[in-house]
Amino acid sequence: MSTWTPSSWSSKPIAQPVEYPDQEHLNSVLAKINILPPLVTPAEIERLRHQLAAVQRNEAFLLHAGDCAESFDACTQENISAKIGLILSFSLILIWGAHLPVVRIGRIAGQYAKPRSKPTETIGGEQVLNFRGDNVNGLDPNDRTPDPERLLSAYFHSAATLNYIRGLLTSGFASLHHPRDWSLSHVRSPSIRRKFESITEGLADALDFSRTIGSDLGRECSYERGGGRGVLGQVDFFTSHEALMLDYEQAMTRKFPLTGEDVRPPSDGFYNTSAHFLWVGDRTRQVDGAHVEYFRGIRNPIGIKVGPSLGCEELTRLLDVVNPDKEPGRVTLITRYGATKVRDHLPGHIQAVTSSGHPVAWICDPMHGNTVTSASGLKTRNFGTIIRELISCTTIHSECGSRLGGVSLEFTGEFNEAGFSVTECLGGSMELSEDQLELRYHSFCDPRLNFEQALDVAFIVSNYFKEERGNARAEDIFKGLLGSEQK
Ligand SMILES: O=C[C@H](O)[C@H](O)COP(=O)(O)O
Ligand SMILES: C=C(OP(=O)(O)O)C(=O)O
Ligand SMILES: [Mn+2]
Repeated sequence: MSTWTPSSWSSKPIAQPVEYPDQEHLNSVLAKINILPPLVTPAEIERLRHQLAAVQRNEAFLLHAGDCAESFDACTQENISAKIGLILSFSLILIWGAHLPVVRIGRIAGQYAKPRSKPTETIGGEQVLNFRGDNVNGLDPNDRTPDPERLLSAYFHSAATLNYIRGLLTSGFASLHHPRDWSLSHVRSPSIRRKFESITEGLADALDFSRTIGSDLGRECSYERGGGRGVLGQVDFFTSHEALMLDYEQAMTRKFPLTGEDVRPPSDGFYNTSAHFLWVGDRTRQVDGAHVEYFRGIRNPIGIKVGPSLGCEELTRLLDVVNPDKEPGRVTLITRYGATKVRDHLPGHIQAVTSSGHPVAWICDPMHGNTVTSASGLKTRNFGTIIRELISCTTIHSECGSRLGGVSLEFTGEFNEAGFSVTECLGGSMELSEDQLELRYHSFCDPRLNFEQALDVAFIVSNYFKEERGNARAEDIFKGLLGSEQK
């Protein structure tokens, strides 16, 4: 295989390209980004690798969640704390049911660029470039020309977001003594509130709880290897985005000595310092393409979106390219087939990966294969369909001697000033109907679960794990759970 450099991707064919009218302008922006400080550190990145290796050994569960597309305007105190609050609440519910530590990775602090099904769309009879995310162009149809300054703005919005997240987490926001700070006060459903309160009230009595939550993946080893954080904070939180804009990712890629006590002899590695975890999308994961070339050289743990169009042999070739040494914690496969297609593809993919001997974490994204258009023309997803893909995934994994290691969700904890959450997905315990979709549809790209719907999912998954600990069979557990939850 040819030599990898942070720019070797540029000689390969690239999917979902963005064409800038002024290349010199782009280059000067990239040169500036290249000298700005890292947003995350190699030690944090290595720490996540170790935690994801624990997910692969079924000793932890991964929650990957956040917006489909972040926007610069939504970079506010309220939005950030609402998002982190929802992720913390969700993970607390999972920990309670699964008695496992939860590794939290937000789609946050950099999730700005979007791949699209089509490069253009027609608005008011005019053909315009599609919106590709705030770091590329504007949602306003008159602002669709890609502007390199947006990449710089993305860096600073990511930095501001991450700074506030770090501040929140090191000043007690994640404290289990005040879980109500995570904004549950807005939740109208008495049943969700009751269920959440019974978990938080029971916490003090849960004898093995403190051993399993947050940072306690092993106190006896170093910070990078997943050990305790001491005074640095109470829970770990990692950031992620789809590494779509390779010019930006290259500018944020820096060479550092490899960290950790097991690195002998000392050597260097290339870290993408824009986020802890990067994933390659279902539209850009071509084995011989530019994105995979970029991904194969970075040290960060990576995600690969796996959809129905990926063949079994292609999947194992991809794994050989991005993880030739079969290193634990390096690859997370995020499956997103759609509820009606998961049974056609997942068993073959599991079989292929198992025979290849590649260590992976299997994560279910029940969102991206289940997008439909409502009668009024809005992109939406049905809660029941989302749960069906999750159930099928869990069941198929247990049939194939494998195990679901986590979930990847698009959700938001945002509330408006009157305390109402968004209305983008149908169903859930609040029974959101088609005619309510237009009330508060704020997503710039895909429909997200709102606060209540996200907690509905958390309770279903958590209760599943609780029953499973009693040795019930996957399918039977869900049959019992769904009566009241699935709408
Ligand atoms: O988030 C995923 C994709 O960017 C999104 O589903 C594409 O949406 P589109 O089909 O509207 O282009
Ligand atoms: C673009 C996305 O997903 P996929 O690549 O799986 O379509 C996404 O996760 O927002
Ligand atoms: Mn999406």
